Amino acid sequence: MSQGGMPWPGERARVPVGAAYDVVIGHDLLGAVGELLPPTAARALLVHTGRLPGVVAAVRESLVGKGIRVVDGLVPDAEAAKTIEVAARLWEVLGRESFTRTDVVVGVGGGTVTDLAGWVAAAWLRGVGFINVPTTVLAMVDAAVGGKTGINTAEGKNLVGAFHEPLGVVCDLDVLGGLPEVDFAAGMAEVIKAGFIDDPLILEIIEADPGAARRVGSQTVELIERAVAMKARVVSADLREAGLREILNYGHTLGHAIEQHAAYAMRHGEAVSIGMVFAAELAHRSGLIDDVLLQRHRDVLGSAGLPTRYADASLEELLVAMSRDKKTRGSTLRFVVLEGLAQPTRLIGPSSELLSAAYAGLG
Ligand SMILES: NC(=O)c1ccc[n+]([C@@H]2O[C@H](COP(=O)([O-])OP(=O)(O)OC[C@H]3O[C@@H](n4cnc5c(N)ncnc54)[C@H](O)[C@@H]3O)[C@@H](O)[C@H]2O)c1
Ligand SMILES: O=C(O)C(=O)C[C@@H](O)[C@H](O)[C@H](O)COP(=O)(O)O
Ligand SMILES: [Zn+2]
Repeated sequence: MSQGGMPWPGERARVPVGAAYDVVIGHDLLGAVGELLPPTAARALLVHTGRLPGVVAAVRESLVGKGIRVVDGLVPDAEAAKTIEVAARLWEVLGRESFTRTDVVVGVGGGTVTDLAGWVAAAWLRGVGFINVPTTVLAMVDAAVGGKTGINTAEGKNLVGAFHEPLGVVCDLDVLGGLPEVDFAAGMAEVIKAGFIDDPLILEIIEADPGAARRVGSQTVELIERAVAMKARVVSADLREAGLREILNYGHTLGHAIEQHAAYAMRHGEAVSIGMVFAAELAHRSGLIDDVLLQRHRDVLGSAGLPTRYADASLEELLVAMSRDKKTRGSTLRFVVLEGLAQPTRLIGPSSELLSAAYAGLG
């Protein structure tokens, strides 16, 4: 349920995701995470990597303060967390601790942790509540919001999962102070995505001050709020990706293939950055967008320090992974492309000549 009521101390923005829950953005918010617990909860599994002890301690204290038992679910860092083995270990813990349908899972970390924690909660007893405390820009603006949960398999990215909405999302901007610049920029790839598909003011903010896409500053809260608001609008209209939600996948068809090809050594946001330039090349070569909008992709993403080309694979190697993209129907690839700024559409079944030319166009 949307929390409504009085704003929390430190709250700078609150974005409702339909009537289901809110994304609260602000400072010094970790002590309020316990407010999101259902009154019936007796236990919480705290899923985290162990790399943010101060953040986790503050969340634990908030939960313990509500009189519940808190159990640690320590997981590997980054994409290594999103495996069936790690999920199974957490389900073992839930079983040993006799977690019931009124108990909850709390994910504290980047998008890999919130994707995993959400999936563990979605499948346990066929669905228990979970709370997201995202600690990267990417998780705040995208992964922790919208109810897509899941893990990878050897065959590809996010191939197993479920739509399962959180009870709430708490974005404490103070935790971003220690985020490496490369991870900050990787998160900004999804913010820039929001700019191209829906909210060009995001692009204007970054064009006026490219530093805003590289580190925490005076524009951070507005960029995060705008991206979250866009995602909230889209997922509350189409939670299960029947149509509209596909626009959030801009840049992901090639992006996910690159991540898998690179054995997850490349960050998600970096791969999506390359994927957006590829989608822009496809649109440009199909006569849907002009030179200016194509170049704008390279300029904005490049100014954030994000990659815009990939030289380590042939298109043929990447096509296998792209065939497993969730937007593919049968053997027909489907790409989200633009037919103008903030005008997303679909490119269905591009010819192999077009795909090759667009891939070569990446440079
Ligand atoms: N479910 C969705 O809708 C959705 C949307 C977008 C992305 N995703 C998924 O999110 C994942 C990427 O998320 P990510 O970019 O956050 O990666 P991540 O979770 O790997 O975090 C990136 C790195 O930042 C570190 N870190 C996290 N918080 C920190 C902090 N506050 N200070 C310092 N270091 C910190 C982590 O330990 C990790 O090494 C991918 O698996 C992607 O598929 C999911
Ligand atoms: O929320 C969505 O819908 C998205 O597509 C957001 C993406 O940024 C995100 O990376 C998502 O996990 C991709 O989903 P998938 O369905 O392609 O696995
Ligand atoms: Zn993404």
